[in-house]
This record gives sequence, structure tokens and C-alpha cells, in this order.
Amino acid sequence: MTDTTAPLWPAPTAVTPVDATIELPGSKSITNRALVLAALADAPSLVRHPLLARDTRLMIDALHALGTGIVADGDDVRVTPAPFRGDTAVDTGLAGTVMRFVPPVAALAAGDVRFDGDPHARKRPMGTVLDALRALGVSIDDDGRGLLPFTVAGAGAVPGGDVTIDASASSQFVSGLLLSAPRYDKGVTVHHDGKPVPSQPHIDMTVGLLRERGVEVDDATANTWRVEPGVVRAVDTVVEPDLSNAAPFLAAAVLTGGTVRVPRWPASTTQPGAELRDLLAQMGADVSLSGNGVLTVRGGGTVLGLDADLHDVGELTPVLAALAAVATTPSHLRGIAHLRGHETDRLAALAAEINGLGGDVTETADGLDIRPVPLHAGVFHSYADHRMAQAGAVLGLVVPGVEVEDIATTAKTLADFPGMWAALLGEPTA
Ligand SMILES: O=C(O)C1=C[C@@H](OP(=O)(O)O)[C@@H](O)[C@H](O)C1
Ligand SMILES: C=C(OP(=O)(O)O)C(=O)O
Repeated sequence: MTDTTAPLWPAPTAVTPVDATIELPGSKSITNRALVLAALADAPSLVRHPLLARDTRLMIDALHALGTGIVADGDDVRVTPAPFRGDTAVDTGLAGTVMRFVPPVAALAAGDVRFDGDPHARKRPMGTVLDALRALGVSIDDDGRGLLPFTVAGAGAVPGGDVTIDASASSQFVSGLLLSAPRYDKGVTVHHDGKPVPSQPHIDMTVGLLRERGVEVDDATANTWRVEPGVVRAVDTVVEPDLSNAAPFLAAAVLTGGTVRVPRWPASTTQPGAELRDLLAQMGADVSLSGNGVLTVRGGGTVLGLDADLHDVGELTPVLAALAAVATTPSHLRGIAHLRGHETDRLAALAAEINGLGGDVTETADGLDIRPVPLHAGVFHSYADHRMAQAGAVLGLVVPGVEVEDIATTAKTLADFPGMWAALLGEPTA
């Protein structure tokens, strides 16, 4: 449900082409994996240049509630592992990474760990995680609907073993099980049986970070992941910038015919945001990555529609859909049925909000068809979804009079999106 009491944010219209360098904070997905793995590790370690925003603070609080020592150390976070304790509660907020990655950790705790989250979080699919943990020997108390809230009855150890799941609704089901698997007595083998798993780069990220810590992972067979039991070595992690959060800023360059530079863009990465280079080029942008890691996107004046399967990079959809709505040719965004289980039903939300501004968007079984038509002023609702709010801001650049409801929801993954947006547009910040 939309919070109709949330204040409206007048989205600034770009009066000149943007020209800015955007320093992005760390990746949400890498930060939260690094924090979990640091808590599971054999010694203290540092997570350097982490994202500090709502989702990662929730992860820090969750691991702290489970007994892990976590303190700020300048801009870094120092994690000191300790035996996991129970008789505690975890607030997942609306963070998929907290609600899917922490229950497998809590299973190692000595005692009950109660999980609950935001109203929108109580709608996000969780049953696969709960069923999988039960199959691996964990006792969980819930009301049988496969949703938050629930209680993991930690027994101090987990047998582990083989489990078959349907992970077609979220790759996070797989990642969550794999992250804690080395600490289970028999390790874990996850088999996926169902429609294709989305967000493969995020699973590769999980496997890569486990291997960096000396954990043996076999992912050679499609849809099967085997994690051997063993020590998770403590490793200091330098978190890459959050490339998915580059999307609205790079989109501003595309839309206004301007230039946006993002420093520290990794030459190789498992982040799905890396695909922005190719996707924005398909939409008519000039994209280049310099030898010293600065990504530069220049808008070419004409924004082309996009015909793309976004199955692997679903979290880029809201901003790409906003661009598509003001492009010059139609777009077909495919392979993203799983977005219905994200922060909100993103397919329904994008269609409703773009159409609310006069757009012409239809939902398909697994995506969106977007025909660009002139848009008008209006309220763009956020549905507690940070990337919906970002999409509204992008549209506002070229559609005067767009008001984004609850811009504060962007704090899920960026501490100060409105300030960064003002700086992008050369406006004085508050
Ligand atoms: O593991 C992760 O860090 C994520 C996996 C993806 O989830 P889905 O596979 O549910 O799309 C992605 O959309 C989400 O933003 C972050
Ligand atoms: C789907 C997303 O988040 P979450 O980690 O909460 O699943 C997202 O950030 O786009």
C-alpha cells in the first residue's frame, strides 16, 4: 500500500545538460555479503568503503543482535566474530538481503531469533528459505504462509546437507543458503528446480566472495551449488561502488544530452550494474571506460527505446523504464516477472505511475511494453521502493511538475539521494 501521508518532493527539472562527477558509496550487495561473511569468519576483519544506508545498517544491527562485534572504524566497519546468541530479534526492514541472508546465520545461534520487517516486507516471498532451512535440519516457527514474521529456533549448529528449492522468485534464496553453508556440519548442496533463477551475477558474487575466503564451492553443474564445510577465512574487503545506484545519474546524462562521470568503476565485477554500459549504449548514449576506471556517459540527444531481457539485471528496471517512457521509440523489457516480489510489484507500480503521468505502458506476463508519449505533471508514488523514487526523479528531469512521493525511501541504499541529485543539477544542497 502506498503511504499517502508521505510528503511530496518536487523533482527538479534540468534546465541545462548535466555535467557532473558522481562519487558513489559502496555496493549494497557486496557490503551485506561482506558483513555476513565477516561475522561467520575465523578472526576479525575490516569491511572498507561499505555502503552506509538503511539496508546495510539493518544488516549491521542484525549481526550485532546475534552477538557479533561490529563497530565503525573511521569510514570502515570492523567486524569481530563471536558465537551467535539467540533470544533476540532481527528487524529486516525492507531489505531482501537481510531477510534472506540472516535466517541461515540465525540457525547457528543458541536460542530463538525472531524476524519481522516493514509492512511491505511482510509480502515478500520467504517460504523457500524457511522450507530449505527446515530440510537442512533447522526448526522454524511461522504461521505457514511463508512470509515474515517467523522465529528461527537456533540450536547452536546445523546438520546441513542436500536441498532442492525453486529459486525462480529470487536469487537471494540461493545466496542466503550458500553464505552460511560452510559453517553447517555437512556443508550444503543447493539444487534449483524450476523456471530459470534470476540475477545470476548476484549468485556469482556470492560464490566469488566465498572463494576469496577460502571456502570450497563447486558451481560447475548448472542449477547446483555445493559448498564444503570449513573455515571462512577473515579477509579485509574493499567494497566496490554501487553500480546499480549509478543508474539514475547516468540516465540523467542520457536524458539531458549531458555528461556524467563515475570514478572507481571496476574493470571487472559481478555487479549487475556493469550492464549499464551496454544498455545505455543501446539507448543511444556514448559510453566509455578510461584506463584509470572513470566511466563516462554522454547523452547523444536522441534517446532510443530498449528491447532487452533484464532477467539477470532486474534491479536496473525502474530507471530504465523511466528512460524508456521518454525515449523516441518503443521498448520491450522482458524476463522480469520476479520483480513482482521485489520491494513492491515493480511491474504494476511502474505501469501505474508512468501511466499516471499520461504514459502508455502495459504489463506483460514477464515485463513491460512501453510506448513513449508526451507526459504531464503529476504525483509519482514510490510504494516504499527506493528505485521507484529514483525513476520518478529521472522522469522529473524532463517532465515539469513531477512530484515524487516519499523521496526519503531512497535512503534504503543511498544515504542522501536528494542531496546527490541537487549536486548533479548544480543546485545548492540543503
Ligand atoms: O543478492 C543480492 O544482493 C540481490 C539480488 C537480486 O535479487 P533478486 O534475485 O530477488 O532479483 C537483486 O534484485 C537485489 O537488489 C540484490
Ligand atoms: C530488489 C532490491 O532490493 P532487495 O535487496 O531488498 O531485494 C533492489 O535493491 O532493487
